[in-house]
Amino acid sequence: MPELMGISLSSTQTLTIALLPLLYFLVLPLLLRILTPQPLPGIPYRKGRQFPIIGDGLDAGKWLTEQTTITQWFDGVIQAFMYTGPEKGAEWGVLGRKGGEEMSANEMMQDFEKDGLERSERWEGICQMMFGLGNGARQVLVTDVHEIHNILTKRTAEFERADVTINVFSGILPLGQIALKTAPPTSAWSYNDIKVAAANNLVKLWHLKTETLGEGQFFESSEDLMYFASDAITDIAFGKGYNLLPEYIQSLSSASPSSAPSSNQTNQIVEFPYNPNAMYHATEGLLNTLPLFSAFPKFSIFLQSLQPKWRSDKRLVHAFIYEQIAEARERSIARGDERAELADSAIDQALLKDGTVDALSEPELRDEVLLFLAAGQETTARTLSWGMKMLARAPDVQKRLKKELTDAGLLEREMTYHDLLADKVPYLEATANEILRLAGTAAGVSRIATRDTTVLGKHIPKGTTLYMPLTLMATLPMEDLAGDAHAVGPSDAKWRGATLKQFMPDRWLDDDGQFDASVGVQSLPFSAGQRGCFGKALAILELKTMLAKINLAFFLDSIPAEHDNDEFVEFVSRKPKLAYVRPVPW
Ligand code: HEM
Repeated sequence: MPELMGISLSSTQTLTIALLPLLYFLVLPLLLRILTPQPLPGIPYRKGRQFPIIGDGLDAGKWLTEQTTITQWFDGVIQAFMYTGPEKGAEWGVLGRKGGEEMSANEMMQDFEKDGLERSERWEGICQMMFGLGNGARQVLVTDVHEIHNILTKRTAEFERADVTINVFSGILPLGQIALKTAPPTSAWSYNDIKVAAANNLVKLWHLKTETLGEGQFFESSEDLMYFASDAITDIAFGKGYNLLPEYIQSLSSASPSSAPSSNQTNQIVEFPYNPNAMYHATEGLLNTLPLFSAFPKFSIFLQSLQPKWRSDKRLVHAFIYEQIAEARERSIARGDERAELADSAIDQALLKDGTVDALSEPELRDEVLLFLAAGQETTARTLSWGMKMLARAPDVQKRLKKELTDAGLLEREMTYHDLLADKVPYLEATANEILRLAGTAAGVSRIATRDTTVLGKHIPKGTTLYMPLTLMATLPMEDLAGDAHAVGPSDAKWRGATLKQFMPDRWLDDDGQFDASVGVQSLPFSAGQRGCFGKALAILELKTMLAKINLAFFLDSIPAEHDNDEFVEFVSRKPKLAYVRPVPW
């Protein structure tokens, strides 16, 4: 029997020892190479990817510990390559060091807030990062506006909904459109109705609140705007809102003087306690578990599904939706031939016998309607929260808007869908579009390559994920974003350089004061094309309705600087950390 250092070995042990060098020098490096994503040739990448297997993950993790968000990290990497060139860009953000100096993530990001930065001559509108295992972990980041329009609207056979998005939504709404690869549209829902009830309720609530505000006092607005968006979208989806604002108004009106909010001068922030109903809690409870920032979304949802609370929230929400579908079926039968004209909720419309949606099964219908809430509630509310901040900082915009709406006669009578069309109230349309441009509601969108192809002349293998930074694009000069000199933006000075970071509804108006959508090519808050936002028309209508109602009722007074900044937390959309309002009746 062979011996090693005096120990006798069996033949299996001898073989294992003989194979160890092979394992160490050949198999392990090969495995590591297969697992570590390899950069695509010709596309700049960060040196951070030198970490085996996790690639850029370690740096991104460090970045996140400073409480910035992963999409800001993406924006930072893009700007590093764009403004400092490939060599320095590759160094940027490597574990907090830049050019050998220690820097915090926030300090690094501030580099790009400066005006007058010069685009690197070698920026080609494209860079890449690598997160996780294998080449499937490669993310290519594209900023050229024309190429992005092409990818989203024309090259849909080559680029479809990315797995990263599907994995996030499939745990909660596996049959919802957002969790499906590109397929023929399943729905034929349309909106041309205006829902003013929820908007009127928010104005009523704020009137009640302002009555108790003392000099210089203000209150938090983002939850109120969530209740508005929730009431509006549930009304649109089911024809029956969650009724949060009416309940809130009722609870405030009936509050005894002792439980009313205090209005003492030392406390500027006034709180109005309210506990929304069980349906809202259950829906929020469920939607808040979307694994948006998880490295393993399916596993995260599996863990969630073991929680009794998650299961009971899901049961409650599903039961409510099935109940609404059953009621809608009864309404549909009762309406008979007239049903098309009378159907005004999404469920009602979905049940119409118009050939396309009739084929939806009950669970498909359930997930489509739940998707309304997942995609249409937080997005609308957060956009409005940003809108309140922008307006409070721009008194002239508020005054001009008030004049336009008053001249249109909307102070005297209830507004209709037609009153809010762009040609009737162009400044309102411009203000809504400007808020959408700057709110950064959706930081970016992803697509996956369905075949080997090229983007900006670079080879993109099948299975590569593309990320398009919508929010960043909306605030950088077109020529900086472009892959080459071909992409020039509108020649108008209002769409150039430093002004792009400012709130200027005027930029959307032509010389005759008419709204001109064609100028905002780099502003794609709803993405674009077949898989762009399904609720875009509805969302714009909701925003315009709410902005008009608030503006006609209140002047939004400015909030002291220490209670107003641009910091945000990110979930489905970017929510301002500080969202105080001080509405003052005109
Ligand atoms: C300000 C409000 C909103 C913003 C900024 C917004 C933005 C977006 C964005 C960026 C996408 C991704 C599109 C893509 O991957 O290319 C999307 C998808 C979607 N949105 Fe919205 N959205 C808003 C409101 C709404 C509303 C009110 C609804 C209500 C129905 C809605 C329903 C959807 C649906 C169903 C999808 C998935 C479409 C598909 O998979 O084909 N959104 N939205």
